Amino acid sequence: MAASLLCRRKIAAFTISRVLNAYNVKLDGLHVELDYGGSAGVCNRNYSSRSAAKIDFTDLTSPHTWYPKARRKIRKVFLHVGPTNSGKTYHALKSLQSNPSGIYCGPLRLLAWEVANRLNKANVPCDLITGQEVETVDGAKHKAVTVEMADVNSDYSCAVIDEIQMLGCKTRGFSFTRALLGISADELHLCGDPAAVPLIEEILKVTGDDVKIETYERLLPLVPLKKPLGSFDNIQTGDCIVTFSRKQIYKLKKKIETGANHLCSVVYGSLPPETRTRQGCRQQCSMMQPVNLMSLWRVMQLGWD
Ligand SMILES: Nc1ncnc2c1ncn2[C@@H]1O[C@H](COP(=O)(O)OP(=O)(O)OP(=O)(O)O)[C@@H](O)[C@H]1O
Repeated sequence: MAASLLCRRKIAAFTISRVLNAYNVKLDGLHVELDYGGSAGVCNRNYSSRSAAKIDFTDLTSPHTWYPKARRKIRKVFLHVGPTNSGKTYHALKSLQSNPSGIYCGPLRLLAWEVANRLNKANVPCDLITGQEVETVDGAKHKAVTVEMADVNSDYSCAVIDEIQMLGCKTRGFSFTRALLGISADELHLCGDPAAVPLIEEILKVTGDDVKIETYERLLPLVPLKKPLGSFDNIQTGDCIVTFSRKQIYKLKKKIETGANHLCSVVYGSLPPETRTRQGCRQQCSMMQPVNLMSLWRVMQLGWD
């Protein structure tokens, strides 16, 4: 007999546990997903008839055991670490693309959208699944998702978790941990900051996975200017200006287009991915809010009032 239960509250899980234990219920393949009020799928547990007799749903001390599908494999974990724009994701995506099935998990809808787009363009059908949309493609065996939507119930030959250092994020870290422990893939590629290596190694000690660290260096150096830019007159084609509010972005765009006589694209978080890509492609002079700078743009030190 197989059953699937989704418990919305801890108390519900606890009650079910007591009822099952009291009646000594034996269920083969019982699948329980606990949800503590946030996104669905905080953890999964599968129980065989032998273990179902005594289940303590409130024991959260061994999270790696919540994902039996992933634990059945010795995953080959590649930890791609290095500075930004050093090609970590590029190499991980190459593996994703060349594997018969796979999943990409990123922190942003834009990143998931870009990966889905890239794979579909390369004739690798890829679904896009984010909190806002589900776009399925006929015959897709690949998925690009935001990390909260990571699928821990299927088998993949390859998986990529981007910006893995977000494990340490107070609000979203649990989704990265869930993906790290729970994705069942033969190859798991983790891309991120070297500072996260000790924590990831510690977490993966209990899973028995085979971990390999690949270190990257930037192909092009990032060189700060020796003195402040000083004036908008000194802006050159291809420069990127970072500021921290949408209002400021549009104020600067106007200033640059009138004063410095450049065509200026804008990029910020709430622009739809398609628009962001179109704006980015203009590559004349751009202002962006996110910290991710594309290597072809020169980073400037700007003083503004
Ligand atoms: N070997 C390569 N050949 C061609 N393009 C590359 C190569 N390595 C990186 N790139 C390109 O450089 C850009 C930055 O690479 P990538 O996104 O992989 O960097 P990253 O280290 O993952 O950066 P971040 O830490 O910001 O995520 C991308 O547009 C990528 O396609």
